[in-house]
Amino acid sequence: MSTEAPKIVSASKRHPIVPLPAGQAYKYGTAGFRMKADLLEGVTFRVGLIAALRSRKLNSQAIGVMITASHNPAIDNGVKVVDPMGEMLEQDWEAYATLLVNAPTDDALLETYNKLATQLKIDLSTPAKVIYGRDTRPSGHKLVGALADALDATNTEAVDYKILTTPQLHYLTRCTNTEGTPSSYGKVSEVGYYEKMAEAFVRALKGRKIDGPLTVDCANGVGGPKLREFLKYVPKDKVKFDVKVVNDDVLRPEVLNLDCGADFVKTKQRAPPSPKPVIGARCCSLDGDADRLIYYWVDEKTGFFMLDGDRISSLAASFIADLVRAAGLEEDLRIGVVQTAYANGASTSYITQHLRLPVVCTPTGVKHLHHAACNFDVGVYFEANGHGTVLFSAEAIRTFGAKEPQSPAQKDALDTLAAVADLINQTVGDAISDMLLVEVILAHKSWTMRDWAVTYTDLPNRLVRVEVADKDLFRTTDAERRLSHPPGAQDEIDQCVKKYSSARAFARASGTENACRVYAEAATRVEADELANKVAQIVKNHGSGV
Ligand SMILES: CC(=O)N[C@H]1[C@@H](OP(=O)(O)O)O[C@H](CO)[C@@H](O)[C@@H]1O
Ligand SMILES: [Mg+2]
Repeated sequence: MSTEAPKIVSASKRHPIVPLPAGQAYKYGTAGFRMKADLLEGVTFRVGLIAALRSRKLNSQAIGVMITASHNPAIDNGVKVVDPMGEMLEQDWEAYATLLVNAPTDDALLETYNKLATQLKIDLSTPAKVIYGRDTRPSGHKLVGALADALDATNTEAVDYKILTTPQLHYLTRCTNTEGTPSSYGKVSEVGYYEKMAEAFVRALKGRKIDGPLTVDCANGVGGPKLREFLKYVPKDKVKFDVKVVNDDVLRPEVLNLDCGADFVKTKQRAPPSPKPVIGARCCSLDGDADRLIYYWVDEKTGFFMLDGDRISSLAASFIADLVRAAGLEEDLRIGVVQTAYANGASTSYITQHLRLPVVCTPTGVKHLHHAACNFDVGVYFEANGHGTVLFSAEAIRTFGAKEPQSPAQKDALDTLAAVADLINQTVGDAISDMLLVEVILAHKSWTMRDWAVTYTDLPNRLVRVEVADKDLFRTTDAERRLSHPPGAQDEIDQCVKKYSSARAFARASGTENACRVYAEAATRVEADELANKVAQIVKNHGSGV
């Protein structure tokens, strides 16, 4: 048994776990543990124990813990663990975290903790390090207290970075673990993040002009103050970047993600009502922890037009593929795009047929996309909701610096590729970094929003949420595009889809909500709506809908 045993038990008594109703359990889901904040104190304490174990297991590398509930309402919160290179927690460990968090008593907790240590061959005397941050939710303060107690009880070195965006915490985790090595990711500080990004932004622009102001809706979350801080690092003499930061009130928690932010814009398919949108102005929205990004504008004639994750993905892929060609590297580097089944079919056709790049489809959840993107030298991945990034292999980055340019144009392309690789957060989707990338690309191409929008036309689509008695009846195959269970359901969907032109539809159980989701797209709005409703009805019938 560990020497910290009495400390763990007494600290755990100060942060008790709230028992859930019979038959329910806490679960490390797609984005860690996420729920009403008043259920989370004990959960967060226990996540601290898991983070300490994980650090010890990985030879004392620093592990990150982020306290956020992203685009959820202000009363929610969440806690998730970040692996050493800034990736999401390894999947096996999600199960260990779930096990530990659900221990019914303090003594059972200690027993599970020790069992895990034995089972995973963890030497509890190995030093451990955990770094953490939180978004602007008021409940974060108390949760950080519980986390700090767990780290103290397990003799874990802890660094409190206070309020951060989620991608900043991922950045800092990677920087901490690569500091002083040849693969150092950057200075280990929030300032280091701003400096790295601002420097890469100027370098990637290479004197190109950004056309007109950009309005950034920050969902009244942590992105607001952090974006304002970042802008101080952009040298005014080198770049004219006219950013209007709006919805950045972090002093009134009740307005967090309320009628604004990337999730609102994507799901409601309209601009935030406040501030009143300026006709023609280039706008974008971040979500509550600044890892999602959606662009849009309101056109004088045609009204609201949204450029979502699929659009950012195809824009980035086309730009990078052009640069790779201009640099004479098309034979050396494999570029690919990773999407989920929710990507609009028109974007997939555009990428495969027009850009002639391979597209891979994975299950929902960024960790799956990230993993698949690692198989390319340049892997572009985005969920349609605006969460994503571009991953460059170590070899690709080395090549950008090492290749001898044969012409000024080649040198220009190689320099831009190197700058873009520095600008894009390699650890996780980062709304601020992605926004700077989009601005760089539009400036390079001298494109307006309309130029970007006309690259392809989205198929009309509909997403429907269906409540069923037991969502676990619905099991999928083929990257969630087909149902294997319940028996017969997929056949009925297939029969339905056949009746429409350019149509596609699928159903799956949500990983974050107690419901199923149905997605349908077809040649016309009417057809897409009709198909979505019919498939929703099939799901209801099979799930004994409530
Ligand atoms: C259709 C949709 O947008 N699904 C979202 C949502 O997952 P569901 O499993 O569909 O509930 O939340 C995930 C976590 O934020 C995000 O990765 C995903 O894209
Ligand atoms: Mg988020």
